Amino acid sequence: MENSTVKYGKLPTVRVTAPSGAQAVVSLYGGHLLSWKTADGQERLFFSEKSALDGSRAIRGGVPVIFPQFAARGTGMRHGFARVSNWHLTETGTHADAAFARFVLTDEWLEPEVAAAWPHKFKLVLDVVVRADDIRLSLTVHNTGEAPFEFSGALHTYFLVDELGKVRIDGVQEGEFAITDKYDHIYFGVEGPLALRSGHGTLKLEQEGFPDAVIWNPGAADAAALVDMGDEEYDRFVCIEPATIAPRTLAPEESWRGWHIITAVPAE
Ligand SMILES: O=P(O)(O)OC[C@H]1O[C@H](O)[C@H](O)[C@@H](O)[C@@H]1O
Repeated sequence: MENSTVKYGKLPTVRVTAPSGAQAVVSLYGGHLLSWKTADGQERLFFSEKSALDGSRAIRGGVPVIFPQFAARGTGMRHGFARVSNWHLTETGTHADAAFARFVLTDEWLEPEVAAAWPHKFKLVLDVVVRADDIRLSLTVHNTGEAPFEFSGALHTYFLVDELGKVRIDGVQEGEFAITDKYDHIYFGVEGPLALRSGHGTLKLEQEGFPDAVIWNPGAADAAALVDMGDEEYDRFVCIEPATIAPRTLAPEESWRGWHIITAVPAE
């Protein structure tokens, strides 16, 4: 099936469709995966009904790319500038059973004030590969300058669930657990794979390159305070985010790459 360019609100996006019908929609603003449907037509990602869709602020839902700073752990923009910058599509196509697309962000395309605040030469590459029951996201960071820089990064994945109280997460240090209210925890050095069980079935979450995983849900009170999230929406997602939290130094011409591979596990 053809890959195509579509609009999501005012955001230009790219839709890739695998021969099985599985689909991903990626916004150029943020290099941000907005929707992922497996071949059975099931949407797997949460997207807030109150999310901005005009590029005026970060998108709430899907998979924000976090770079070069995680949350407020640094002096720069919260969660970095990648999620609020305009990326370019450089490749798209289908190959055998997969559809793929490549998105790139370099320092040359940053808003001047953003580039001034983080004056390093870099190239970020986000690869998205969709097959019937899985999606592979990879984030590559290249240092294209002549001086080293430090960064943190994450793929801040918002998984759609039917009811937070029924969610079970497995694979981090504490074994299987449930989330009943606000939850915000960084697991350093996860071994993986993780599993997310909800009324929408089980997803296997594998990560490579990213040493850490962040698990987040704002709970009812914090969700109500977020302008871009409906009061009840906290009940419909959990974020499980492969991350590299401790600042990582990249020398000139060096690259780092992290993967997130998400697979829908068939019901037994
Ligand atoms: O509201 P945002 O800037 O998108 O951040 C959303 C969340 O991201 C991460 O999961 C952090 O661990 C949380 O502390 C944070 O609240």
